[in-house]
Amino acid sequence: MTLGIGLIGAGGMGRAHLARIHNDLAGARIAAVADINAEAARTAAEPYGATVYTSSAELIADPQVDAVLIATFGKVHAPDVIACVEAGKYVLCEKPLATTPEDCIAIMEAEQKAGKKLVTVGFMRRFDTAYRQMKEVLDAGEHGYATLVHCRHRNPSVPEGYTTRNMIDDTAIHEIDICRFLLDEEIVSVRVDTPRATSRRYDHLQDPLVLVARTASGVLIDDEVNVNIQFGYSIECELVMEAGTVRLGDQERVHVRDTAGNRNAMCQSHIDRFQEAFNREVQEWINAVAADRHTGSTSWDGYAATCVVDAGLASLEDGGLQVDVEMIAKPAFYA
Ligand SMILES: NC(=O)C1=CN([C@@H]2O[C@H](COP(=O)(O)OP(=O)(O)OC[C@H]3O[C@@H](n4cnc5c(N)ncnc54)[C@H](O)[C@@H]3O)[C@@H](O)[C@H]2O)C=CC1
Ligand SMILES: O=C1[C@@H](O)[C@H](O)[C@@H](O)[C@H](O)[C@H]1O
Repeated sequence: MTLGIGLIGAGGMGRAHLARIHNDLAGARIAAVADINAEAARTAAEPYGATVYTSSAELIADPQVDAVLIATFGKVHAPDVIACVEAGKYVLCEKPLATTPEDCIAIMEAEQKAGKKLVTVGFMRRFDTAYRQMKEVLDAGEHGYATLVHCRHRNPSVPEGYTTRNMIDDTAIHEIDICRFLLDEEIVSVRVDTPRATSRRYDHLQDPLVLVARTASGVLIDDEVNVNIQFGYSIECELVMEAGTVRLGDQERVHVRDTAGNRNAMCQSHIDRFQEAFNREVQEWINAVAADRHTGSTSWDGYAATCVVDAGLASLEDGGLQVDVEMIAKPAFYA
């Protein structure tokens, strides 16, 4: 069976997903595209002969659409995710699942009412080969338990509309999720430190910042978020255990040696760095939907990440105080 995929949100990420489904993946076709911007929807749908909508409700109701991919702005994800769940359709929603814990709770309630896990959050790093290998090394237990995780999330630059809040809810949310994934436990408190700002930023930005988080068992996570680093898209992660460390390897594709020196080519964007992970994420989702089962991160994972983001934002507002993460008890449905 070839699945009919409907995309809501035909911006950069949505169009990248369409291209991968059409060019690189198997088992699905693009059935429909919706965007509040009619021209964006039309342009994105045209190469695939997909139906064009300006209303997400119409796309979700389309019988040609077996499953839905949401790549709109985070703050408008929740109503469309809930509509998909109520229509009994699997949905892969780009991060963040929603921008408030309340919206995430509404999604979890809808899903529990449907009696089936239908929602996957687009935390694509969980599909990255190197992060998976890091988790395997930790889980094997040979080096003892984890004590620290050092993360660095560096982007070459960000557009003027990107805010300091986005450094946590849009950027650091990836480390928040991947650390929960690696360590298999919740983050219970967060502090955000604000070092000397780089002159390479727009004036309104507090860049870089460092998020310091602690998990339930006491593992300390530090995450340098540095989004105008100029030289490339650089993601680093080192997990420290009692008797060993494991870290992501170099992300460079080629190594050049010439009269200018001995150097690596750097990734320049998330698409560049995580192309393989994105492909695996969407392919595994297509395979799972075809087999009528859930895959990847759950609504609970989306909720937990949003709660940590909220604590981080509160710390930022409070001048860097440590803030406890507030969460509801985990429903048995997500155990
Ligand atoms: N996993 C990752 O590394 C990345 C994930 N993202 C996520 O993907 C999502 C989209 O990001 P971008 O593509 O960069 O944004 P974008 O701004 O390029 O595109 C968003 C699109 O959604 C449309 N839209 C907004 N509200 C809508 C609504 N209610 N109904 C229908 N269409 C609507 C806009 O018109 C626009 O075309 C965000 O959640 C973002 O966080 C983005 C970049 C990387
Ligand atoms: O998700 C992403 C963007 O939305 C975000 O703005 C970037 O900072 C991240 O590196 C990228 O992976």
